[in-house]
Amino acid sequence: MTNVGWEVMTSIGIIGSQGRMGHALVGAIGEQEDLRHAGGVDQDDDFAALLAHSDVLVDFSSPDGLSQRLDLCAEAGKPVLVGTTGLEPAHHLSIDAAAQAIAVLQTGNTSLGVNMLAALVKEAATRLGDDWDIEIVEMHHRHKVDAPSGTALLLGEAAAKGRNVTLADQSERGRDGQTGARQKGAIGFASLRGGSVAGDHQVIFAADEERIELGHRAENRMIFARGAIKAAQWLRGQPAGRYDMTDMLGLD
Ligand SMILES: NC(=O)C1=CN([C@@H]2O[C@H](COP(=O)(O)OP(=O)(O)OC[C@H]3O[C@@H](n4cnc5c(N)ncnc54)[C@H](OP(=O)(O)O)[C@@H]3O)[C@@H](O)[C@H]2O)C=CC1
Ligand SMILES: O=C(O)C1=N[C@H](C(=O)O)C[C@H](O)C1
Repeated sequence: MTNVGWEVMTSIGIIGSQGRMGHALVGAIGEQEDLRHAGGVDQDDDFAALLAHSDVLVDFSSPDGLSQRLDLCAEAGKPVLVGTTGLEPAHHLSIDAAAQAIAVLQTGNTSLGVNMLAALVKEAATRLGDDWDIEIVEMHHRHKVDAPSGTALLLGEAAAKGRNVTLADQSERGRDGQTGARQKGAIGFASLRGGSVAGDHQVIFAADEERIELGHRAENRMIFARGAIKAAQWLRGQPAGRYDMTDMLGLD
């Protein structure tokens, strides 16, 4: 730890450093005097060396190898923010296990705007009840490899929490062909891909003869990068445990 004037310097290591988010993160780190870019890794790079030079890690890469990276962070006692999406239940179990030893923040979206939207969605779902059908529509750039987006799932979880139900029991995904009628209480997902869209999300509450639409549009990746850096700085001071952006932002 180094002191910069009155500020404490934090060294941030980037997993997925040559990717779209990796580049945005380097830009966001450069905006703050109390941050240092400890370096980065991509596939097949030396993660142990990066761990040694970092106070906190941020992972925007791929679910492949995430469980091993979490084990290594836990062994080294280094907190980690997991922004990577497309996670399976086994990845969430690995996050829970690592969170016994270190602080881990996992989120499908690090922007303030999306997390505020999630709070609004939860509130609306609580008040409206299941006569209002919930559909979540997302659009992303042509390179995105996972669907629904991590953000769409985060918003679905917020809606499910508002209704006091489990998302896995209620979600309707990938409709195609003779799907049958919509189930009452379902939370539906639709994914669009194309162009360079940084991330658009819309949550539609549809009742008979009226609709409420709540949404967020990301204009570029710096909103994710700045949110991630702020959360990483916060995470460094937290005890072992599993966190999300609402803990950092005090939104819940
Ligand atoms: N939570 C949030 O707010 C946000 C989350 N994301 C998520 O972040 C992830 C990355 O997005 P994006 O930057 O657009 O993707 P890119 O494909 O542009 O970049 C991914 C990077 O990760 C590297 N990588 C892949 N596998 C591994 C691995 N096993 N270990 C280390 N590095 C690896 C790749 O390197 P190589 O070329 O060597 O494979 C590449 O440089 C996605 O899951 C995306 O959904 C994105 C934006 C915001
Ligand atoms: O892959 C992306 O680009 C993004 N991924 C995250 C997601 O899956 O929701 C966050 C953001 O929407 C951009």
